[in-house]
Amino acid sequence: MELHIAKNTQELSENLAAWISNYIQEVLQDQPIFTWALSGGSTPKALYTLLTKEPYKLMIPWNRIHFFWGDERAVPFEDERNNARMAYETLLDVVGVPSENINVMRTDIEPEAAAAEYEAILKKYFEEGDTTFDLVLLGMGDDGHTLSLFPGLPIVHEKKAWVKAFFLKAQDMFRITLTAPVVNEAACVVFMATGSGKALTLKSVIEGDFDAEKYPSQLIRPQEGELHWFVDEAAAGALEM
Ligand SMILES: O=C1O[C@H](COP(=O)(O)O)[C@@H](O)[C@H](O)[C@H]1O
Repeated sequence: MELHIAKNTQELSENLAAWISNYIQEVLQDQPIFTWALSGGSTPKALYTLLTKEPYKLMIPWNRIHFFWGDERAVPFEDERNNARMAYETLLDVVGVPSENINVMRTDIEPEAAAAEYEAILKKYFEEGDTTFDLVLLGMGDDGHTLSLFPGLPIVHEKKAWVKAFFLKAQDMFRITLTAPVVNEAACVVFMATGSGKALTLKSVIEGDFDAEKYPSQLIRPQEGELHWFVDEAAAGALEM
C-alpha cells in the first residue's frame, strides 16, 4: 500500500489528477482502452472538475476510456444524490466522453435487475483478462464504508457475486454496488479520504486489526494490483506512520 498525504483537498486533487493522468497514458501505451470505475459521494468532485481543465482535458485521451461506477444510489438520474449524475455534471459531459463508453448502473429498472445487468456487462469486459478494471477510484465514509459496503451488513461477506443490490434501511433506499471480489481483481485501486471526520476511521482501517464487519474499507486488498491512499493532512491526523 502506498500512502500519499497532501495539505488539503485542493492539493490532494491536484496531485491525484496528475497521478491519474500519467497512469492512464502509461497504460494506454500497451492497450487500446482504459477501464475506470468512478466513485460517488462528495470527495471526488474537486478531482473530476480539475480533470476537465488543462492540461488534463487535452492530455487524457477521453475517447479511449470506458467508464463504470463503483456503486449507485437507486434514485432517479435527475436526483442530486445519484452518483452517475454527479460524474456526468462534473466530468463526463464537460470533456465529452462518447456515450457508448459510459456504463451506468441503471436506476430506471428494479435494483436487482440493474445489478444482474451490470454484472453481465462486467463479465463481458473482464472475464478473459487477468485483472478487472485498470483503475477503481474509491471514497471512504466517516463510518468506514466504501462502495456501498456498509458496516454490519451481509453485503460485506459477499464472496462470489461481482455486483449486488440491497435495501439500505438507514437511508431508505436501494443501493447497487460492486463487491470486494471484483474490486480486488483490479489492476489498481485508489482511495481518496479528506477531513478530520475520517481521521480515526482511517487510522483503524490502515493501522488497526482486521475487522471488515466494522470497517468494510479493509476488505479492499487488491490481489495482484496496486493500492494507493490519497489523503489530506486532516484525514491523516491520527496515523502513526
Ligand atoms: O454513499 C457514498 O459514500 C461514499 C463516501 O462518500 P463521501 O461523500 O464521504 O466522499 C462514496 O465513496 C460512495 O460512492 C457513495 O455512494
